[in-house]
Amino acid sequence: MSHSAAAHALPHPHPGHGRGAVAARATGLSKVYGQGETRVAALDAVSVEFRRGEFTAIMGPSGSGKSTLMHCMAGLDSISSGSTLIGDTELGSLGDRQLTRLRRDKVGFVFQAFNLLPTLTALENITLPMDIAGRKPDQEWLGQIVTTLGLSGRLAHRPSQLSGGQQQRVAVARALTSKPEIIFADEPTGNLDSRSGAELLGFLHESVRALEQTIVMVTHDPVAASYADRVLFLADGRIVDEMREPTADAVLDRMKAFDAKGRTS
Ligand SMILES: Nc1ncnc2c1ncn2[C@@H]1O[C@H](COP(=O)(O)OP(=O)(O)OP(=O)(O)O)[C@@H](O)[C@H]1O
Repeated sequence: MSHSAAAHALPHPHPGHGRGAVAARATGLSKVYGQGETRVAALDAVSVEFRRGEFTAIMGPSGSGKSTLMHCMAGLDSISSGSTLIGDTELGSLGDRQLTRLRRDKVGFVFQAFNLLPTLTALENITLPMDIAGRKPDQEWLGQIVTTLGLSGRLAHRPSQLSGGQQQRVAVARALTSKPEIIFADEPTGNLDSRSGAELLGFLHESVRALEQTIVMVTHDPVAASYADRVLFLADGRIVDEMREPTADAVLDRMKAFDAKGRTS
């Protein structure tokens, strides 16, 4: 079956919220750590939208605010001013318990460490968050994810019986299974060799394309960024540039230009 046919055969994960709707948004988002001499403005009035069915890479020098932006958008860190939205929900309006529920139901996470439980099989790891939430995974959707991620023959394996790339794909499947509004990935290929990394990025790209997922990925790697639909460049807590349909060379050139500017200013 072609990829587009696969996408059409499945019900949309968020009926009434098609590709292009806003999955997450920050408006005038600022984040300040510390005070007085230790004060750091990690984010300075950032406004950005992440649209459904779009794969965004966030790049920028060390300390530019990439992780902070992701953590604030995902409701993992408080914000100093501005507002953040996941789907239709303003994060600032939620209490702790509601925020925990929103993260569980609407946000998927993929980190550099796979965070799989060693005693559970791949399938059990994939469905664990939904089991904890007392929800039943949609079997058709689960089947589509497992096929897309090439995990069909590995579901009964424990993490120790899987390669690093396969473990990371299990982590991606786990993030996709609850049909989150948005998936945040922090250097998801950081621990993988280049072939497994390329494979994983291909699968992320495919989940956006065929499964209409929304992915925001922090990376330092121009090749990884080239799998995204757009790249946002952060510097000193601000979005300073955006590139659509990036190639690794174009991303690298843009980063070099920033470095050169940094040295002369
Ligand atoms: N918990 C914290 N307390 C104080 N300062 C912090 C904290 N977390 C981050 N910062 C500061 O905020 C700024 C942005 O950090 P952040 O981790 O978002 O950058 P980054 O772009 O993700 O960096 P890297 O590429 O090195 O991971 C940095 O100056 C950092 O030192």
